[in-house]
Amino acid sequence: MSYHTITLNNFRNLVEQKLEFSPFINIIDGKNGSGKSSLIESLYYLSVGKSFRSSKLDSIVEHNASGFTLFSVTEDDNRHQHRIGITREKNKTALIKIDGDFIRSAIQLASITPTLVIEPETFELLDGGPNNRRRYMDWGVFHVEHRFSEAWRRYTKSLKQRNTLLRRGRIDRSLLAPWDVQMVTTATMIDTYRNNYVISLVPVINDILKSLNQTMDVDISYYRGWDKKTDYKTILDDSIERDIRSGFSHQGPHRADIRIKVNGRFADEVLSRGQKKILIFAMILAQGAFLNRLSGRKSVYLIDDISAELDIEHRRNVCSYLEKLESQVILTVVDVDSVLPLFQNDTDIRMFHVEHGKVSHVN
Ligand SMILES: Nc1ncnc2c1ncn2[C@@H]1O[C@H](COP(=O)(O)OP(=O)(O)OP(=O)(O)O)[C@@H](O)[C@H]1O
Repeated sequence: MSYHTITLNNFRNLVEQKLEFSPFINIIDGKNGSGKSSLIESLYYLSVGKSFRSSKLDSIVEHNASGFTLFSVTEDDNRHQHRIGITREKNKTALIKIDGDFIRSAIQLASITPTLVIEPETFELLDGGPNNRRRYMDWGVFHVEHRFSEAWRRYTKSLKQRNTLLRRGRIDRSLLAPWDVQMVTTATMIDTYRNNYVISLVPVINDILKSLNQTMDVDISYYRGWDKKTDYKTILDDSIERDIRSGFSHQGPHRADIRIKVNGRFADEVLSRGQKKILIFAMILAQGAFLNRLSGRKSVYLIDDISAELDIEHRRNVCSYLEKLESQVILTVVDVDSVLPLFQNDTDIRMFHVEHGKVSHVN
């Protein structure tokens, strides 16, 4: 898919904006604080109904406005156009429309717009907590395994009910039983989907690292959230006293994680910042490549501050990989000359310049 046009109103410092994108490479340049990340953030918001920077609505709505509006015309892989609109007023829930109809869950939005983002906080994938890595893994599982979101919805609902009961302290164990049954069924499904995804993704990451001229050999070990030798029913039964004392369920898919090794050593411990960035590029690009291989679908790549941490050689490798994808790439840079000469002359590149929240198309 690709974003054809977007119209923004009062999204951070972007007061009123209408832009038409290239289905291939789009370069957005501007000084620090001009509004480049806000533009990337607005596109991400259009793809999943939330921000990657803040969950606080007040920080997203333009300071003097009461709400924001985003509207896009997107083209799917069959070249059908869809109209997506999101309106969010302060103190109200977001209203999302696809092709004129209100949708109840942002899941519908996410499923039609596979969008991958690389922004400064994506570094947390290696160095941060397991939440980031679960989000990474689940982006892929969500798009390649259509039963995942329903299994996850049922699992988290049962987990919430179980935790509510646990917090009551002295409880009738029979009350927990139906939630435990539901958790066991759905946890097993989630575990299988995640495990299959990680196993399939690793060779794709290694292929991409090779095309980026890297000598890294990546291996990912997947932790399912409970001991791999014990079934989940036994885990829930055995940990009940501890769970009651703490008021929450200690183990399960909500505690899953992945550990990333490069050439046999943990990536977060041995790689330089530039090497980490390349690895993260490869990990994210692999998700789009794998989805494409499996279903023919094309993702949109949003890349905020592509040049940071990368020397010219790495930038050249990344840019030529992005060019070969023939997918929509929307990237930001402080200095356009740091990337523009790295693309071929015949690629459909559209350039935009941002200044004080005003985005203009550059010929
Ligand atoms: N809700 C808001 N209303 C108005 N302005 C805002 C809001 N939130 C952030 N800003 C301002 O918008 C400007 C643009 O921020 P943004 O992060 O998009 O800049 P940027 O071009 O990506 O900068 P950098 O290159 O430093 O990352 C900043 O000056 C920021 O303070």
